[in-house]
This record gives sequence, structure tokens and C-alpha cells, in this order.
Amino acid sequence: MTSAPMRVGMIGLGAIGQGVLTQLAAMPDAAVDIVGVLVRDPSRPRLAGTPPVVGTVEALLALEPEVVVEVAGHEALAQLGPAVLRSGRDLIAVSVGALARPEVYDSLVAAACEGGAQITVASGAIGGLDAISAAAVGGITRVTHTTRKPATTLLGAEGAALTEPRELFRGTAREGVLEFPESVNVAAAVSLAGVGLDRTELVVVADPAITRNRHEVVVEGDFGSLRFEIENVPTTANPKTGRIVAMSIVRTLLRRCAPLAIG
Ligand SMILES: NC(=O)C1=CN([C@@H]2O[C@H](COP(=O)(O)OP(=O)(O)OC[C@H]3O[C@@H](n4cnc5c(N)ncnc54)[C@H](OP(=O)(O)O)[C@@H]3O)[C@@H](O)[C@H]2O)C=CC1
Ligand SMILES: O=C([O-])CC(=O)C(=O)O
Repeated sequence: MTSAPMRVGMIGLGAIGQGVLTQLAAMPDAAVDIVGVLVRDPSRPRLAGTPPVVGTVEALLALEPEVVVEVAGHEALAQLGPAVLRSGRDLIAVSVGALARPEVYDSLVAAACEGGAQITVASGAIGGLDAISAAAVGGITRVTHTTRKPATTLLGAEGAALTEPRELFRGTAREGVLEFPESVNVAAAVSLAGVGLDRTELVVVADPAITRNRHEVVVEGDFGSLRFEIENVPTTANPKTGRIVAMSIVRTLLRRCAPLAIG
């Protein structure tokens, strides 16, 4: 007996959202049905094959998704996430730097409790969150997260003149994820898995010599030590965003209904 495909709503149709649709289109056996996408301008023409687009969160929820994916940015998560969760739908989020604002964190968690729903932080452009959160159980003494992106990605035209790497930020993850809302959500994910946004040290570097987005995480604690590095190929649509982010959303969706879940 085959079960019905998972009904999924999506908020946002930019580099990641379009990437999710492209990945799923290449996986005809994936039992995932994107029943609707919430966009800011539903009247804008969309690519052939795009699922129905809607302009309000109420219209998205009326399509009866079982789960909603957020791929639209900090403000969208902060403003729309609570309604999704209060309706009882789980929310898979990537713009997790928004949780650095205590009022956003509190309203999302309160809405999840009220709706009996869960917020899942997608691994997005990073990895190792499973090991970091396991290490946190025994106690972590230090977490450092370094993000390097091509200079023009972080600085625009000004970056083209850079000949040496330039450190743009060094401080707590809480400050950094709010200063670079489109570039270091990964540091918020690492923080939430580990020792929190105030104890995670973040460095952001604009590097004229690289073409991929690099993230390095070092964790020390009772368990031993961990070093995780990833080099992400940027998407064409938004070079701040790695290709792997859309893949991580698809993986998170597939994991929800898999008989064997890894990690
Ligand atoms: N956790 C992680 O690893 C990562 C997280 N991110 C987060 O994901 C976000 C999206 O990334 P990406 O797809 O590359 O960004 P894009 O800028 O390519 O796309 C964002 C899309 O979201 C839409 N949008 C914005 N606000 C709303 C809203 N209120 N309702 C509906 N749609 C909305 C935009 O619409 P419009 O076309 O009208 O502007 C746009 O189409 C980033 O801003 C970042 O915060 C990104 C990369 C990695
Ligand atoms: O895609 C990446 O390299 C990471 C990113 O933009 C983010 O964390 O916001």
C-alpha cells in the first residue's frame, strides 16, 4: 500500500525555494507535494510548473499543508512563522538568525507550544549539528565559527578592489547573525545546537581569492574536539547562498517520512 505524498507549503521562492522545486522535479519518486508557495507578489509571472502561489499565510494554510518550509529571510520567519506553528503545522526554517532577536525566539517557541508543533532548524549550508548537539549534552567549552565568502559576495563592487582578505566581523554569533542576515544563519544554527548565541565566537571574512562560500566550525568539550569545514558552491540566483541549502530542505522533508532516519 502506498501512502499519500506529504503535503508541503513553502514561504519564499528565491534561490533556495526555486532550488527545492528543481531538486524535487528531478526526484519523481519522492513522495513530496508542494501544495502552495507564499510569495510577496502573486501576480508576478512564474516559471512553468511552479506550484500554486498565494499572497497570505492564511491562504497558504488553507491549502492544508502538513508541514511548512521557510526560505524567505529573517522578517518572513519572524512575521509568518508564529501563525504556521499556532495552526499546528511543523515549520522547517533556514532563516534562523532571526532567533537571535529574543522577542522572535520567544514568539516562535510560544507559538510552537500553543499549536503542539515543532520548529526544525534545517542544516542549510552547514553540517555537524548532530555531533555538536550531542557534545552539548556532556558539556562544551568553546565554539568558534568562521565564515569566508568571496569579497564581492559580501562587499559588492567594493569587494572587487580587495587584494587581501578583510575581516568584516569578530564577536558573538548573536551580534554577527543580525549584522549579516543573509550570510551567516549557519552560525545561528551552530549556536543553537551548541552553547548558544552569546558564547559562540563568530568571524566573517571577505576573501578575494575564493569562489566558494566556506564555513569552518571548531568545537571543544568534554567529548573531545570537532573540526568541520565545508566549501559551498554558490547558487547563480544568489551567490550568498550555497547550492546545498535547497538540498538540505529536501533531505529534511524526506527524513520526516523515511522508515530509516540518519542523523
Ligand atoms: N541556514 C542557512 O544555511 C541559510 C539560510 N539562508 C536564509 O534564507 C533566506 C533566503 O535565501 P535565498 O533563497 O538565497 O534568498 P533570495 O533573496 O534568493 O530569495 C528570498 C525570497 O523570499 C521572498 N520573500 C521575502 N520576504 C517574504 C515574505 N514576507 N513572504 C513571502 N516571500 C518573501 C523574496 O521575495 P521577493 O522576490 O518578493 O523579494 C524572495 O523571492 C536568506 O535571506 C537567509 O536568511 C540563506 C542561505 C543559507
Ligand atoms: O549559504 C551559505 O553559505 C550560508 C548562508 O548564506 C547563511 O548561513 O545565511
